[in-house]
Amino acid sequence: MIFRVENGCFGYKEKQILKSISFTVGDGEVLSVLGSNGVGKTTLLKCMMGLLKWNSGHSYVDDQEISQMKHKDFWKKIAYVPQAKGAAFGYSALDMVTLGRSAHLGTFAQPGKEDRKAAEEAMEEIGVTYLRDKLCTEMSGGELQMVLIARALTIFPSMLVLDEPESNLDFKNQLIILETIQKLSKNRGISAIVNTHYPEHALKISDKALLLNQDGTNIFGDAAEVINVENMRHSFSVQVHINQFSVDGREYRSVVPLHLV
Ligand SMILES: Nc1ncnc2c1ncn2[C@@H]1O[C@H](COP(=O)(O)OP(=O)(O)OP(=O)(O)O)[C@@H](O)[C@H]1O
Repeated sequence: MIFRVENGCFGYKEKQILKSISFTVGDGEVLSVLGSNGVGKTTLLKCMMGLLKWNSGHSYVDDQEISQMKHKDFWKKIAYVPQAKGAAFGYSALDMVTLGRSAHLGTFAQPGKEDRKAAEEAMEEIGVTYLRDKLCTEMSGGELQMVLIARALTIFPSMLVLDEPESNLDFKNQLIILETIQKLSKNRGISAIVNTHYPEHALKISDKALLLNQDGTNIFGDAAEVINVENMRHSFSVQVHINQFSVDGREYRSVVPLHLV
């Protein structure tokens, strides 16, 4: 599946937020969206999926403009994983994950055997079967985030859209989430669009990056080219040092904020 936005512009009432946004994400590609607080990253996710309407510009799935698609067909291809904070309800993990099947169910239909099976398989794939009977309200942020990703997988999506999936998580859980996204993209060809506050994470998992700047401009391209010292300085008003090194034959890059500019 190819997901594409062409010349998207959006504002809340008179306040212009997004200008001339254009990007393409292909099969198995990961796109990270970066930019300072309040610049419009969540708004962008909502606009590109049609939850908010672009003022001008369009989103396309395989060249079909998304407003021309049936809702159900769109939500069978694209799974949205919202921010985990505040998303907890008193469901068990298994019930929460089964809810992901709603795009496949009729309005009043109850989940059946097949839906439970899809939920159990998704939980196994993400490694959260052990949480099966635990209430979402009693989970840690990391556990809930993993459950929400499992829920998204129950529809066998072509693309995941994740809003700051690794925010509020400790080192280990951040790595688990990042490696899960990487594994799904590389092994299963599931593409991902990920909002993140961590340029380092974007460099680790992304093929492409979209950097939203406070002056309304944006930069889209290969992640390693977009996330450079000059662009970080312009977008965040922070001088960074980008360090490239290898450990046990694997390449890593760290992005260290040095000082404000
Ligand atoms: N429903 C709304 N009505 C009016 N303004 C809004 C609404 N939602 C968000 N905004 C404003 O639009 C701007 C972009 O918000 P958005 O949540 O998209 O930013 P963000 O980049 O995701 O921020 P953060 O990194 O802090 O999560 C902000 O100035 C915000 O206050």
